[in-house]
Amino acid sequence: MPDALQLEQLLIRQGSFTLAADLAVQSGSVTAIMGPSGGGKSTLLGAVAGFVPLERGRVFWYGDDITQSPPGQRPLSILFQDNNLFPHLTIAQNIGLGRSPRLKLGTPEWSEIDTILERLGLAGMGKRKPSELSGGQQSRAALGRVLMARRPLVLLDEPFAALGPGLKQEMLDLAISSLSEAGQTLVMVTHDPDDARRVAGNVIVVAEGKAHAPLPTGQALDGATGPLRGYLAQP
Ligand SMILES: Nc1ncnc2c1ncn2[C@@H]1O[C@H](COP(=O)(O)OP(=O)(O)OP(=O)(O)O)[C@@H](O)[C@H]1O
Repeated sequence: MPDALQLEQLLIRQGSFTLAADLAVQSGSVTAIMGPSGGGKSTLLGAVAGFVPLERGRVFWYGDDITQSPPGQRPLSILFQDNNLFPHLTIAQNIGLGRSPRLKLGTPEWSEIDTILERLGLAGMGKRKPSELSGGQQSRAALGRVLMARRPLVLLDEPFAALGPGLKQEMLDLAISSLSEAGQTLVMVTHDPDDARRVAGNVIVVAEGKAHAPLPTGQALDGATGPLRGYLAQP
């Protein structure tokens, strides 16, 4: 498979913290980012998204240099943990924002939103406000917006970590299956080796100032020799 995302000799500096990355992510793959707390996983996603400035290096998307593109013009969506819903808008409108920031949507788009609501188990809830949904349902709505956006690259920064373990797993599986169905390339931060084993083909290890090139998940997590050994051994 061709490379979708390429990070060429990136250097990120935030105060005394630095992170280097020189790696590529394959088209249509699911890649986990793992490593110790404070290692720079969120910072790396922020650099790809354009929120975190680069000291040097370039970001390519299918060979196009997007290093200077503002965040809104990059071909990606991000799902954060604090989910991203506007409290004064309905769930349907929140999902619609994925397609049009000013909610300029025609009948086909509103019926697309209905289809997404149905698919995410939120049928009939489109007119509710976020506060009228449970935490798990709000996560589904935030995922709905990403589905509606149809961007080819999706960055997941532990969006479901605050949900209980069962729901977290269910939501991650739903997110991965619904997003990868459309051929999207997914990059997700996780602390959970089981999540990585279940859904990710590769792991980018971020530790000690470096984001390493993706390794096959089994190899990265292998207890005896893998690069995450020290980190995974921690309680
Ligand atoms: N705006 C900032 N200015 C200075 N330093 C920052 C800034 N944002 C983050 N950092 C530092 O950058 C480093 C990486 O933080 P980051 O949040 O990317 O790590 P992480 O691997 O995602 O951690 P966690 O697993 O705890 O979420 C940390 O040392 C943090 O203190």
